[in-house]
Amino acid sequence: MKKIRAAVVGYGNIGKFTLEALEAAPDFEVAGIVRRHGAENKPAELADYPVVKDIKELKDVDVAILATPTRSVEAYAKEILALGINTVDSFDIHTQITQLRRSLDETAKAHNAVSVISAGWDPGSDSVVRALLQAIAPKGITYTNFGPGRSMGHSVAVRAIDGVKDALSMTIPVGTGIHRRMVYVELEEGADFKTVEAAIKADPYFVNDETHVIQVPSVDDLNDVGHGVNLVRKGVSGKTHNQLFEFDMKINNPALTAQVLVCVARASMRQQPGCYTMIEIPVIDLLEGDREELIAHLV
Ligand SMILES: NC(=O)C1=CN([C@@H]2O[C@H](COP(=O)(O)OP(=O)(O)OC[C@H]3O[C@@H](n4cnc5c(N)ncnc54)[C@H](OP(=O)(O)O)[C@@H]3O)[C@@H](O)[C@H]2O)C=CC1
Ligand SMILES: N[C@@H](CCCC(=O)C(=O)O)C(=O)O
Repeated sequence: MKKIRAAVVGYGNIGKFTLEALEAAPDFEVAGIVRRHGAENKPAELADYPVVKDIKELKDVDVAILATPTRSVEAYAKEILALGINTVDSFDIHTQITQLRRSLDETAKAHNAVSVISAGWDPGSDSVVRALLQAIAPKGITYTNFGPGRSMGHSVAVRAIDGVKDALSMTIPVGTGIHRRMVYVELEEGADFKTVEAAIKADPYFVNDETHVIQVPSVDDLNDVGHGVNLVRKGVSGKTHNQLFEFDMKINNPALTAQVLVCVARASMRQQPGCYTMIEIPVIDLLEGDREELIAHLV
């Protein structure tokens, strides 16, 4: 069977684990890696792959896995969808997802392509769990409690602030879906801590949470990409109260995000043109293998 040819766009934390997940997937082949500086300083593990500045330099790409900062996703997706290539991403600014979906839906349909957005673990696989629990207990409350662990999205947002050399944003659960942000920053020489602290606290990623910013000499000395979630729903099935569900996981954040991106890249090949979030995609489309065998095994 013809393999799905995937390109990885952006080779940071998620990009590196995406390449590994593609190499481990039997139905994919790596078309190449797209980097801002192309093949300059090519890491040893990319020796066998084309590394280019522009996706147009790669051959026969079916799907582009966007492993770029969330705030760059829309621009990359629009450019790549316009070439008729599917895109998937893990865009994680929850309040802007419907807006991104509308925008990419138009581009995807205009170019006969598919885009799957917000497909990491949250938003992403947790969204599917939340949807399922709401279906089986339509009345009730779901609490999504993260961590403690490193939020990649929050850390990326801080790294983009002027004067920040490196950053680690730890998410600390304080209960009932409320989180405290502990942000460790390593500053460029001459940067003013108070200015950086104010910019972090004003960023939409942080503005609604209790946020503490701490200057450290080396972020690398603190870094741990472990994370996790405890997702609880208590609600009502039919007219019966007190149904209690719990989903719990402790994970390597970039490895899980990358694996979700790869399964969603597979699913993108099976959808009609347009833009989708994960809750809109049949779960079976995420899986590799014969449909009847999957049904026999999983149902
Ligand atoms: N939904 C979810 O569950 C999750 C979502 N995420 C999302 O993944 C995103 C990426 O995280 P992570 O891999 O840690 O980020 P990194 O900063 O490590 O990697 C991003 C890469 O994108 C490329 N890039 C392209 N444009 C830019 C730009 N303007 N500024 C900086 N880099 C750029 C760079 O690669 P190169 O130099 O090769 O061009 C860079 O290394 C996060 O923003 C986060 O929102 C992460 C985890 C979970
Ligand atoms: N989008 C997150 C993954 C979910 C956890 C989270 O949102 C958080 O720690 O705030 C990330 O970028 O790591």
